[in-house]
Amino acid sequence: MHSFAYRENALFTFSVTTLAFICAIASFSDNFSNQTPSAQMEVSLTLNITARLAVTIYLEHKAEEMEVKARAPGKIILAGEHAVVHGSTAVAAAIDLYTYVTLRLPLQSAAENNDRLTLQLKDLSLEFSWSVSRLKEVIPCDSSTSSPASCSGETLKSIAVLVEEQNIPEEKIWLSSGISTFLWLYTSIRGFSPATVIITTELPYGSGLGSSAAFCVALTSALIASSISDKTHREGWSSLDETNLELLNKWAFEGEKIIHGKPSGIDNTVSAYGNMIKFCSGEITRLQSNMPLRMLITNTKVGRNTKALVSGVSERTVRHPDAMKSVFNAVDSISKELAAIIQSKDENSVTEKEESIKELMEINQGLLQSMGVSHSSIDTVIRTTLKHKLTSKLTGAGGGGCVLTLLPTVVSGTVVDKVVEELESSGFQCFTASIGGNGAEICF
Ligand SMILES: Nc1ncnc2c1ncn2[C@@H]1O[C@H](COP(=O)(O)OP(=O)(O)OP(=O)(O)O)[C@@H](O)[C@H]1O
Ligand SMILES: C[C@@](O)(CCO)CC(=O)[O-]
Ligand SMILES: [Mg+2]
Repeated sequence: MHSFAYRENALFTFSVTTLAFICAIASFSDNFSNQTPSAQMEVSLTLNITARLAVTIYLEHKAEEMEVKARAPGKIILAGEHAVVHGSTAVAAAIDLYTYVTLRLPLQSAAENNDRLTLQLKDLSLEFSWSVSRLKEVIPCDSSTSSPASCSGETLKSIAVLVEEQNIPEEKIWLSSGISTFLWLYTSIRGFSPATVIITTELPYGSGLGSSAAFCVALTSALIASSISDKTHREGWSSLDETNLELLNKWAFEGEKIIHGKPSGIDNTVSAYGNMIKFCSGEITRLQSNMPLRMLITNTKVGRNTKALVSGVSERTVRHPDAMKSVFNAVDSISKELAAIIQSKDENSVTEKEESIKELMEINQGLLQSMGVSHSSIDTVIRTTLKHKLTSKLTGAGGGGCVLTLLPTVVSGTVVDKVVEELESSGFQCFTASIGGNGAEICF
């Protein structure tokens, strides 16, 4: 339906431009040779520009496809990971590293000759493709629904068959859950229709910066945007309205369930809404930071899997419910205190606030250790930064992945350079990212 609207628009613009082009030739041709050289030049230029415009629009129309782009940011968790899955408060912020999705949908006539759904993971030089008829044959039809629903175990099994058929290289087998999620979200939101979906990302995969959530949010943003009726071309990125944000966040959460098993929803929520949020049992409070917050991010490059780490904490909780309850309560208090400090407008100097944040990060890291989600590589980062009186904690699911180091305002560039040099000489990768930026955005 919307594809038609796009085609009619293109045809209308094409006709008007062609008409203008013909009128221009008719009115100028008779007396063209009587004009001064500069007037002749002006006429030629006008004709040239009009002709180029007409050809561009014609080619766009000939392309017979509609393109929608979306992007969604990764995140850092300042306090509360894992405990948030068990009902504690957590604080997270979007970072300016994004996952990008380009969705290309063939228009009606081209769709008749193109029967495939293709997924391109550009950074990994991988392409997966299914015929729409094969998807229809394997995925139960009731999976296509207009409101977000969970993927049933039966549907997930059917999707796994389609993923297996793609013969993913063994060393990239960790992508399977992402590809299953892609098939589930695509067929649930757009049904069984052909398309090419191109994905690129600035986020390291499986490293605690929310690559899975950014993937789910960017994909659902593009899918939802493709059915928005107003596709007027706008320059640059624009955000979605509240209703669509809420809808895409619910879909992305369903996607995260396939990748994480039991997500709290904090990662997809901060990726969808951006900025900084306090999150507890699905309740979101947007935070307004009243102090500068600089963090160094160190990727230990130790691969791990959020699903396994989350289920490890749940198993420990089953074995020691009372002890773990106290741990989760302590984390809840840390996150609430941290949110209050960040938002506080009182006279306390930035240095005092930074001292408190430092201590809270230290206690939080200790509690994460007691949940069993730290790693020797994380300990190495903590020890290295502590030599320079800097405090670090893991971010995301832990078990390797990324570590945050608070960079107080008084810390000089020379110290930061020294720390980075030391960390990188141990084989880690350091970077800084701007904290608290935009959430999901689309572009037509
Ligand atoms: N751009 C992407 N394309 C396809 N799949 C992706 C993409 N990004 C993430 N994934 C999927 O998500 C998985 C990684 O998710 P996981 O939750 O383990 O790590 P993370 O989200 O980076 O870290 P955390 O959850 O701790 O923030 C990958 O193994 C892959 O299946
Ligand atoms: C480990 C965890 O708390 C954060 C992962 O970024 C899992 C979740 O909340 O879904
Ligand atoms: Mg994840």
